[in-house]
Amino acid sequence: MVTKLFLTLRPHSLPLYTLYPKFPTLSLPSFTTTATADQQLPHHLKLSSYGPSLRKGKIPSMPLSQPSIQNHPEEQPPQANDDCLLDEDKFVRIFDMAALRVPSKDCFAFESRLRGHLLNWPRIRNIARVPGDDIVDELAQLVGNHPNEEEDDLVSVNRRLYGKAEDDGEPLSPVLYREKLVKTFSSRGFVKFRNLARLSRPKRRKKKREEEKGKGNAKRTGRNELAMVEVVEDDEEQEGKDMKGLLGDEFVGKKWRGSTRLLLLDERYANKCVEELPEAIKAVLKENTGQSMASIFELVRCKLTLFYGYWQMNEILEDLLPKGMIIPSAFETVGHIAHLNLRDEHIPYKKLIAKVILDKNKPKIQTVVNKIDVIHNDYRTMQLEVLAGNHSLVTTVVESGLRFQVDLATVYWNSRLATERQRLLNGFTRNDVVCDVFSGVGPIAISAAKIVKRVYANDLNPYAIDYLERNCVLNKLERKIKVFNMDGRRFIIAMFSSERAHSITQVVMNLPNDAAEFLDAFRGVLRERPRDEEFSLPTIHVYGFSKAQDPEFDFHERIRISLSEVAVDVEMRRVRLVAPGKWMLCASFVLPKSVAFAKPVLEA
Ligand SMILES: C[S@@+](CC[C@H](N)C(=O)[O-])C[C@H]1O[C@@H](n2cnc3c(N)ncnc32)[C@H](O)[C@@H]1O
Repeated sequence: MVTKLFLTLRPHSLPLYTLYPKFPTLSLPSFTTTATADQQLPHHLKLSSYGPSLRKGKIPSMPLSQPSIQNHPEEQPPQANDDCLLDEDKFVRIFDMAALRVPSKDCFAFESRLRGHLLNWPRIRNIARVPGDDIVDELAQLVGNHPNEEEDDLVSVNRRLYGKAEDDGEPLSPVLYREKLVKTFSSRGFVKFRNLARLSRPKRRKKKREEEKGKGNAKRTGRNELAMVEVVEDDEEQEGKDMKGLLGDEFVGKKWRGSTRLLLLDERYANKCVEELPEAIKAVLKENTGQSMASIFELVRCKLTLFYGYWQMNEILEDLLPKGMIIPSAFETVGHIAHLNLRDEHIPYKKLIAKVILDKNKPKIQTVVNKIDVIHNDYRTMQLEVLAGNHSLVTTVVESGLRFQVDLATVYWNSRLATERQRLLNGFTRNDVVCDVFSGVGPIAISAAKIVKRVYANDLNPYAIDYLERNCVLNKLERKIKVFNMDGRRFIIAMFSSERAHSITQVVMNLPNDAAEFLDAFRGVLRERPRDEEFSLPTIHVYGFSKAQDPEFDFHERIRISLSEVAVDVEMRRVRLVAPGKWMLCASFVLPKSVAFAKPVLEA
């Protein structure tokens, strides 16, 4: 039922009349609401919770052909990983709302003035559209927008043309009734039959827009639909119902109102009547009526339906997973791939979790994978299981304005090292020549090539080398980078025993587990050269992990053992904590002369 509020020009009184003091209980057209999601909640929670929640609102019961979802998911243990996947209908919630129907031209002004009393729910506009709330401006001007005047006009036209108006005599026979419709159309034209007006105006773009608006929803687009607002009408308002077959669903059958919008009121006013609204709202409406004779406001009862698309990822997962289970909300992204590291307890729900992550992060995320084993191969590639989305593990990552193609099935990539890479690159200048001993697909080598004179990049993994070469071309840096595919130790020896040795100023060794163990390759790399030759020794940046109490000391010791010398002036940095108590470190130091000219341990 609609409670109407006609405001007139009397400045300090509020001539409201309410047809009904409270909204009646109503049945809903598409769903019938049978259960309230918070029925099971303790009293204090019901009162304190504000805003949309899957634990509030009404859960619609589905048509008989579909399984009932009346119970709260908590009561039904979620299905583990069978292929039935997620039932999105379980996340539909219906909320009773009250709204003010206001003239569309004034809706923004009212929205800002009544903001504190409006719904203000995230991702829901306070101004809602419903079917038939718009008419074209020319028509509004033609007839004015006072409903009573309109009715009077129609009666007088009828009396003049036919000697009587609708209510003057017997009810019309179906034939006469139809004839009357035709005549009414002739006299009132598109004003009365807005559906026909739309059909008859073939301005294509406008028509398309109208159709979209005509859906009357906050946002509603197929499976991604978020929310829908519907006005709940009472039986007495259905007098035009029988005409809907002829004139379309949007025909309300009552007075023409002009273009209107709904202002969704704070959820606390959902079942309130006009008298119970706060004085502040009444004051704003009264004030406005003072300016415009034609202003008409209605307090209408509506229902707001929130769909699966509305809820955030953590809200869905919280509802879906057993009570008390940690919600897996964090994941790493590599291009279009979301990369999870699920705990054992999540494994039975891995496909459901992946589906929610995919749905809630589209279109950026197209594939969800889970790491199924710790990295223990030489190439540092991960064992991944595709849980949702497309099965392509080839993706493109953009880092610091550069593009890197990677195939997560065959090469290593870690987006979390982006900041560290940037820090390292900040220390390079255009006079540098860089050796990247474990370059992977080139995030350091290619980024360095933008800054420095020359880069020598190496990796043992032939797939990584393939992508490294592609990425050099992709970023138009192939002329500055020379690519090698060999073991890191041999690469170091080969580079420093060649003529290039003179020019190399920086060496990057990013193989965290055991890069330090490759430092022995530097022993004696310059032994063939005269000791008094002018030679600037390169700075080595070597990465490692340590779980020790004093990680810096521990890492320093490993470097000393590998070099068989104590490196002096070592700049040691903690890069990040990779696991509780386990640090990733970076040690930077100039290659000691005594090491470079020492007796070699390996021959190239
Ligand atoms: C941790 S990844 C680092 C890659 C790159 N620096 C990055 O940040 O993405 C280590 C790389 O070293 C390569 N690698 C492993 N053992 C190697 C070896 N003995 N010699 C050369 N490269 C090796 C792996 O194939 C892998 O690409």
